[in-house]
Amino acid sequence: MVEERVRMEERVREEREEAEEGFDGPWYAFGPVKNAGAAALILAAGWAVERLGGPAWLSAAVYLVAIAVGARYWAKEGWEEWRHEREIGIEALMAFAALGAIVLGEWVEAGLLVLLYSAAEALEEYTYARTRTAIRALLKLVPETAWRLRDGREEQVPAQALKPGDLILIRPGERVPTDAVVVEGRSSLDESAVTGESIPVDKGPGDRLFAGTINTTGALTARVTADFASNTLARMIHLVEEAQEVKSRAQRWIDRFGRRYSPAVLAAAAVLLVVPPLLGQDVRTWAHRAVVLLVAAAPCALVMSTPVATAAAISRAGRQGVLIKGGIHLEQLDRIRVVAFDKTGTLTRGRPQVTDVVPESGVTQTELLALAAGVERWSEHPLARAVVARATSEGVNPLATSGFQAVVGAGARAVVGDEEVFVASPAFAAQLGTHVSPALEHHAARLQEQGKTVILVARRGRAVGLIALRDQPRPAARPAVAELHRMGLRVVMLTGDHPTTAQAIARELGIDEVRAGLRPEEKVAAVRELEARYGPVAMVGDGVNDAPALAAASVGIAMGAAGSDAAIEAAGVALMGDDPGQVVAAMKVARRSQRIAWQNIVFSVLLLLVLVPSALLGVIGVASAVVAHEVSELLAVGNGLRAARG
Ligand SMILES: Nc1ncnc2c1ncn2[C@@H]1O[C@H](COP(=O)(O)OP(=O)(O)OP(=O)(O)O)[C@@H](O)[C@H]1O
Ligand SMILES: [Cu+]
Repeated sequence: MVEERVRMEERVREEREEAEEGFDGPWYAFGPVKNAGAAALILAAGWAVERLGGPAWLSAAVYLVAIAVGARYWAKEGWEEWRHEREIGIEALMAFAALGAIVLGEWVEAGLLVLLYSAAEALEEYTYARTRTAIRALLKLVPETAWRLRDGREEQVPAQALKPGDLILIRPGERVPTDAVVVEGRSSLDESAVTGESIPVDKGPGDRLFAGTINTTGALTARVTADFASNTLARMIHLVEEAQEVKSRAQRWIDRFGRRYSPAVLAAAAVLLVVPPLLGQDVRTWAHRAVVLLVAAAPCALVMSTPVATAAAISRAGRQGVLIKGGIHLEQLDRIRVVAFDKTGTLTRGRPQVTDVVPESGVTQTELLALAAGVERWSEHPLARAVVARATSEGVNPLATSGFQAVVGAGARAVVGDEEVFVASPAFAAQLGTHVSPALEHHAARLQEQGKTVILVARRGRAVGLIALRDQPRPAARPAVAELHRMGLRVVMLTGDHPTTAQAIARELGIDEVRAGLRPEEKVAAVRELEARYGPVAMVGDGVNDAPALAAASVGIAMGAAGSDAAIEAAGVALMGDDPGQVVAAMKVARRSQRIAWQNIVFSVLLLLVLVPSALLGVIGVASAVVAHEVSELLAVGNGLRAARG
């Protein structure tokens, strides 16, 4: 029975705390703030009674009430901490200090201590809660109502009522109410709310729409794919809020330090109370100093050094379409020396197009395309789809094939009649001992120097021609690489493509180093090797094909993560959009937040180094210790908020 009650109480306590953490109302409605306000009024009343010459017992009684009210929130917290975790925290230090001041008859000091502490605490909790919920502002981007199509008629319904499978109409200028897939119509969408990219994206049938994005030019009919609570925007907000809970390493260290430090301060105060009087010193003087020490040595500012900066940075990044999944990743990003990019789909668009079809003598272009498309039509690879698309656009019928087999990172093969045909990288063809004419090899080398990917089509062990494809670099890639260089980072490209092709593209983008011809599992080894040589590596990829490489890096950054849970899962940082510039944004937010966190740590440690000796020497009193202490804490919080700007 008793146990059950305890558990119930604990649940209630946790729920209350959670409710507070999620606070997003105005400051004066925040519970602890109201409480501190009430305590201030009562304290003022006590002081008035004293000033107006009221009886001492009356002013003492009023002060006592003020102290009780002011201490309500935090004293309970301190007590719970002791009861459940046997921990002496800052609250315990403050409670003992207040008690000591009361015993010494320093009523005003005791009241001031409790009041300032609860006011600073309330302000800080409020700021922290607001920072953590700032990301919810994004939800306001989702319209309240939507146009649902039923039996050819349209009806206005609350956006919350939409279910997967519903058909909706989105007119130009309207926002998308929830995730959906376009069924009819074409338009340009401003997706900056989700991806942070300001350039509108053209969409047509089959393309995905995200909640909160703006339909700019044309009317769209779309089929809902996710209800309100589970759409991309809602999940993004949830992820950001979760991420803010993930502590950085510095924060964990501070927490551990605090657990040992606070009891030590309490012990030191006890020593001050006992030892000097035993040596014949004045009891009152040293009791007073013990009280001052409790306040002066409390590590409030230190404790607040990183959480606000971290939460503010993660929120800020989230609003730009960059999901940083916890303080630890901010810390890691700050340490990065190398940024490794996967080539296809990351630095390039990932939509290769056939540029050249070069048959061997005696073979026609049509025959070559028919053969290649016959193999590739079974494949999901972007190169394969480009080959099939080219055949289709030229009206070439793919040959009938059977027994398709994909060789990961190398090519594909199938059987035509009784002959084996394969379409593969030149490296793989060489491995198979394929005969390639010198003319064709020469041609291949020339195309590769232009940054084109060359694949060979071979039949019965002889190359019958080659197909060259080109994947356009993303326009934002070059400026992003330049910016990363300016930040002092090394930029590396990892790819399964041919070294010559890769080099040509790397040159175009200004990339320092290329690792080409890598099979997917070799990318992991390449990341490890870069890490050993230069230091921590951030690996940027699509998060689907290269999940192992992302996991192997100090920080895995998945690009194009909107609508792909796997990509978000795989990485420490998920970029909702396809913009390599977001990597720069993530790095900048991380560096700024870490710089601010360290400023706070240094500042609060220096402050302790000044306040503690002052307390011991009796240079400061209770009131000045309290003021110095709380002001420094608020400075740390205010500084932390700057991580959301810049
Ligand atoms: N279906 C295929 N048809 C033709 N060639 C293929 C096929 N699959 C793989 N290849 C060859 O293998 C090479 C490496 O393929 P892989 O899928 O590992 O790299 P990628 O995804 O194209 O590039 P990146 O490593 O930059 O992401 C390709 O450049 C191509 O030459
Ligand atoms: Cu404090």
